[in-house]
Parts: sequence; structure tokens; C-alpha cells
Amino acid sequence: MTPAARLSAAIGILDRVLAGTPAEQALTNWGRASRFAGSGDRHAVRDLVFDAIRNRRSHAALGGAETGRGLILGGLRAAGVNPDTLFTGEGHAPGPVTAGEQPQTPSELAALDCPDWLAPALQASLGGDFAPVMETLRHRAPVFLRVNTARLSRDAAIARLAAEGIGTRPHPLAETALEVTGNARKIQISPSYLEGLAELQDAASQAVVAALPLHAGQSVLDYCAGGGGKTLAMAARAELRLYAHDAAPQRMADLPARAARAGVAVTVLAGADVPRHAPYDLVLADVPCTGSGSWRRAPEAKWALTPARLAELCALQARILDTIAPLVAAGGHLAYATCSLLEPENQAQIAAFRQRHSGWHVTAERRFTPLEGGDGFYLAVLARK
Ligand SMILES: C[S@@+](CC[C@H](N)C(=O)[O-])C[C@H]1O[C@@H](n2cnc3c(N)ncnc32)[C@H](O)[C@@H]1O
Repeated sequence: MTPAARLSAAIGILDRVLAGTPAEQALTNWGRASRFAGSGDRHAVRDLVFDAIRNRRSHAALGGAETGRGLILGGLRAAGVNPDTLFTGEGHAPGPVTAGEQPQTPSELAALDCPDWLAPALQASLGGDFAPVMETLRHRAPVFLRVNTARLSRDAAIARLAAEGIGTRPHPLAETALEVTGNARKIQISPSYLEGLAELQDAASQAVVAALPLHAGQSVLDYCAGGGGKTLAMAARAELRLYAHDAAPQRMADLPARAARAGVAVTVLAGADVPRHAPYDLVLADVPCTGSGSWRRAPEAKWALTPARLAELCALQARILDTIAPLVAAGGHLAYATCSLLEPENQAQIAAFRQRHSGWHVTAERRFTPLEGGDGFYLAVLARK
């Protein structure tokens, strides 16, 4: 495909996304219908689509319309490329730019690709970091690996991955973290990945696990385990009796295979079995949240969030906290984590929990923003008397 034909493909996909089709599905549908597209084309079109979604407001302004064509046109203008060189109408190129497709000056919030309604909450939560964080969220996230340090050192992993053609460097957020500097697309077929020596995991996510009070022999429940990223990271830190649960068990479908690859044992629990294994020395609740800290990776969520959904998520987070509190042993810990930057999901949630429940004190609290390199995260660790 020519560069201009890739733009046309991205325009068609973005029109479907704007009409309500999830981006992954729109890309898959396009891929199935476009057998002529090679892997380089597919990656390039995917990057165009996700870049446009991350920068939807600002690129729509620069492109003169919130349409697939407007977003791609605005993206070219934002990158300093003259669209007339690509929008030629020849072959599979988009049609020539018309007089009506003039760039408009985005408002301050549009230039930061921030939804208007969320700006006050984000500003209150981030203070002086608001604009720099929003700016960071307009760009693609780095790729990080977690080295399974139970099996090899970080330096040994760097050397091994280099021999497999994957460039990495240590990342300061966690002692297990590597930032991928070259050939990220080879990771999932690399021997290091397939043998469980390295897992794909955000660096702040790794830092969250590194901050948990884990010790050999403890009984630990990962209550919102999802794909098990944090479950496996906990298993690598200490020999634990480790249990994983999720309200959507299908999300944990790959966990047994991933655990086997990493050489660790994890017991997957259905809801009714969770209290049977209580009390736990530590219960981690990596709760469902707005995902505002990871909008670089999942940018559709930024535009899909509504005040009603935010309120619904806050209520669910409070219910989860109330459910897990009685599962923690006396002297044990409850760890609450979100990948959100919003105070109502973070500090306010913990403050409200402590109002509802006596006998808990906060032993650690940490907020990460994308300015530190990884996703935005919040962690609170509470000890039970
Ligand atoms: C942020 S994700 C977890 C990510 C995972 N811990 C990881 O590191 O990969 C939140 C998870 O909570 C689950 N969930 C939602 N409501 C729940 C509930 N009431 N009880 C337990 N899990 C729930 C979701 O299915 C989702 O997998």
C-alpha cells in the first residue's frame, strides 16, 4: 500500500469508530477485508487509527471536522506535513483538500485532548501536573517488560533479549522493569517471553506490586485478577499461597498457562470459594476504574467516559472494598489499586472506606503519573488491627 492508501484505509476505519464500532473490531474487520495489506501496512494503519483517537479533539479542530477524513487531515497538519502531497485523489489516495477543510484553532482543553466535563476533576487531582500529564496522554505509551527475577537477573534478561534481537534498557520505576527500545513486535514470539522469563507489563504496574508487603508463606488473594498480570508479578516476588479471582472468570482463561510458563502455582477461585479460603494475609483489589492513567493505551475510554459511568465505577469500587475487608486476617493487609488519575477513585475512595470501617490504618500510599514513564496508578495499602 502507498502511504496515501494507508491514510484512506485509516479514514474508513475511523469513520466506523466514530459511528460506534470499537477500534479493535473496526481494525479486524478491515484486516479481513484487505488481504492485500502486508504486516507493515497493518501496523501503519493501526498506528494512524490509534494516534487519531488519542488526539481526537485537537486533530478534529486542525482537520476542520470530526470525521475520519478530518482526523487524518488534522494529524498531518499537526505533524507539519502538507496534506496536498498525500490527498491527491490519485489511485487509492484521499480526495484533494477542499476550501471548506480549513484548520480551526483548538481551545486550550481541545489542544490537550481533554474532554471539557472532566477537566475540573483532572485539574483538582493533578494540580500543576495537569497540562503535562494530558500532553503525555496524547502520545503512544512505551512498551515495558517485567523480568521474572525469580529466574534470572535483570542484566541477564537484557543480554538474553539482545541475543533474540530485542533492545531493552532498565527503567527506574521498578527493579524488574525494562523499557523496550527496539523490535517490540518480536516480543511475543521470543524464547524469553515464551519461556516465562519476561512478561509484558507496564512499569508503574510493576512498581505497584513491588510496594506490596509480601513475604514467603503468606496466603494472598488477587481479587480482581483479570489476565493475571499482577498475580504473576506477586508470585515472582515471594513463595506465596496465591489465589486469583475475577467477577468475569473468562478474563483469567490464560492465567493457568501463563503461571505454568512462569513456573508458579496459582489457584483460581470462583466467587463462592473466595470466603472458604479466608482469611488472607493480603488481599489485592486492582479494581475496575476509568483507566484514566492508561488512556495512552486505551484512548477510546477517554472519550467514552461519562459522569454517570464515573459514578457507577466509584460505587462499584466502594462495594468491592466492603466485600474484601472481612476477608483480611487480623494484622493482614488490604491493597487497593487503580490505574486512574482521578481523586474520587483514589484518595477519596480510601477516605470513605475508613469512615465506613474502623480498625484500619494506611501503611503506604503512592500515586504514579505518566510523567514518571509508566501508566498512571494509585496504590493504598491498609493494615487491619
Ligand atoms: C483493572 S482490571 C484488573 C487487571 C489485573 N489485575 C491485571 O493486573 O492485569 C479489573 C478487573 O476487575 C474485574 N471486576 C469487575 N467487577 C468485579 C467485582 N465485583 N469483583 C471482582 N472483580 C471484578 C474485571 O472483570 C477486571 O478484570
